[in-house]
Amino acid sequence: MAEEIVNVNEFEEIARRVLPKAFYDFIAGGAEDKHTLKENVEAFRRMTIRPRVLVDVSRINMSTTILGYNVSSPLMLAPTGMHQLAHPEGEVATARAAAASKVIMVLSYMSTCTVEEVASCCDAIRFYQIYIYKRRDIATLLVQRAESCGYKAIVLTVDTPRLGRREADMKNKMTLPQLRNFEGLLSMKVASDKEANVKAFTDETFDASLNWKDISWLRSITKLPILVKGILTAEDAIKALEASIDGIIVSNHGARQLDYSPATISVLEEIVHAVKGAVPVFMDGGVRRGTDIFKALALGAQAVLIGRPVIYGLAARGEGGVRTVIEMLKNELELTMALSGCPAVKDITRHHVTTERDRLQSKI
Ligand SMILES: Cc1cc2nc3c(=O)[nH]c(=O)nc-3n(C[C@H](O)[C@H](O)[C@H](O)COP(=O)(O)O)c2cc1C
Ligand SMILES: CCCCC(=O)C(=O)O
Repeated sequence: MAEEIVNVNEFEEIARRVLPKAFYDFIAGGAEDKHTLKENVEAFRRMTIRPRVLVDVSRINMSTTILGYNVSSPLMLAPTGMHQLAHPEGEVATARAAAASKVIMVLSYMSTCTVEEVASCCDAIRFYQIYIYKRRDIATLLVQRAESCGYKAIVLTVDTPRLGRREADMKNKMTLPQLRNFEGLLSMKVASDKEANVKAFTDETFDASLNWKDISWLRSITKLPILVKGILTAEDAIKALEASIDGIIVSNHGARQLDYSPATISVLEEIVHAVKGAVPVFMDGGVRRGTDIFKALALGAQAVLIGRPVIYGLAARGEGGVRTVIEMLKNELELTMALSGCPAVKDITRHHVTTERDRLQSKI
């Protein structure tokens, strides 16, 4: 009989047992000292919830809209590369789980299944994440392919001019498979290395000259809304608004890029204040509980994105595992809303949480 799993964290241990070490380490890993990796989770724990009582919570409604699309709850699946490292069905299984749970999936530019396969396997609402390679023609082509098979938004990841230093991958000599989206366009093998070493490939291929001016180039190749993923400061949030982007994802890339960047939940509010409601703000990094989703919403996020737990669920139990991860987080959020006196997402306010900063300020 399958082991009873009661929260999403428990999928990690199963994933660790079933995956080759190099794959598990790649997924679980963070940059350098992994300070930010721990902080992404710990910073949520330093926040508390201020529950309100004697509110009618006999019905809880978690549904919301994201860029105008109706979804069952304020959570999305973060773009994470190479789902076939976790399970042979890869992103197709993940998309089917997203469709079953009526949440949005963001497909990674580094996906193992093609944009067309993921589009045709089910009716999930899908966004498409992109990196910009020096070969810009590849982004142009992939964005057109995604647009023509019904992806609803482009998520431009802006925190990866080069790859962060992930020491486990160096030790394991982690290599990339040939990604089928790029077949005939680009080889994953790099000139400097006989193998498709993750860091060597990224540093050779990604365009480190990408800058704010390039957003207008991206605009010129797509009609889809553009979200920028990887904003951690109010200054950059304002720049993103000046570049007329359609949404911001506060993210430190799951702590895989710049170590000692702040925990995302700790900078969310600064960015929400800078954006002043002009565009939706989303966040990811360290979301492992329904209470975490509640806290992010209370600080002004419209929804959160879930990274590693989805891949662990996929590794452990395929499509059903991803569905379980989503449903567990939804159930926990629903309970949190009931116990905090918030029958609907719009009822979750800044008054429902206490942050570390609130506590420090109250001592002054
Ligand atoms: C294995 C793995 C692969 C990832 N690949 C991508 C990617 O291709 N593009 C991207 O924008 N972010 C990528 N990310 C970052 C996630 O989108 C997200 O920001 C992060 O995982 C959120 O943190 P969490 O894992 O703590 O939920 C990846 C993260 C992981 C763990
Ligand atoms: C080569 C990049 C892989 C995907 C990615 O963005 C990540 O691992 O964080």
